Amino acid sequence: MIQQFQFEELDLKGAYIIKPFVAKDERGDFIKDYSEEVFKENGLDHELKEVFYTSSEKGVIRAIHFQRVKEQAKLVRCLTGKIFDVIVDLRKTSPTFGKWRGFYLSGDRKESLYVPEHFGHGYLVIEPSIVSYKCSEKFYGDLDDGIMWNDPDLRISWPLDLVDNKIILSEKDKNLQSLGEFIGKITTSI
Ligand SMILES: Cc1cn([C@H]2C[C@H](O)[C@@H](COP(=O)(O)OP(=O)(O)O[C@H]3O[C@@H](C)C(=O)[C@@H](O)[C@H]3O)O2)c(=O)[nH]c1=O
Repeated sequence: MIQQFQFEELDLKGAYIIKPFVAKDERGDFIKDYSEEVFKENGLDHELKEVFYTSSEKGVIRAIHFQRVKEQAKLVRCLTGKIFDVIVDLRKTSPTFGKWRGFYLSGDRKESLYVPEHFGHGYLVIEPSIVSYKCSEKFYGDLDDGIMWNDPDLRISWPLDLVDNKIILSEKDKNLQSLGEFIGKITTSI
């Protein structure tokens, strides 16, 4: 069985759910989740600068992160386990500015989420998971930024019942700004 790449653009323009190429046979799966050429054919000029992985326990929330100035587009895939992945449109001129969308990503479904530049990104870990990121810009620690996971304006409906309401946050993520504070600091024209 062969499944070709499939790209579905979301209503937050520029963001996509992407089904990878999968060749399944009696040995298991062959999965290709990035091809510069195929991405270009589908309108995504995604230059690859860094790839990294996180492993997380059930209940971990990695909050709504982004990188200022040196904006990073990210192709995010849950390799094993299951997560509830959230993107937030932080482009102040966008009709969907300040809107969030959530998607279940899992090792079984194999889909990637394409997170464009000027978006926030975070997730809740439903089952112990390994998540991969293919980034269009390298990491700059001093430009690393984020918004609190439980922001009162964003009102993200995290499925906390699936983790028995027990969450694990980094010290950094316990002290992030609100969306309102972030908006007060926006200087870009995008
Ligand atoms: C993200 C990142 C972190 N680091 C370092 C900084 C720190 O010492 C350690 C852990 O970093 P953090 O606590 O920021 O990791 P984490 O909270 O997992 O941050 C990630 O969250 C998700 C939601 C994203 O979208 C990612 O882009 C990234 O922001 O790794 C790098 O060296 N390179 C990187 O690209």
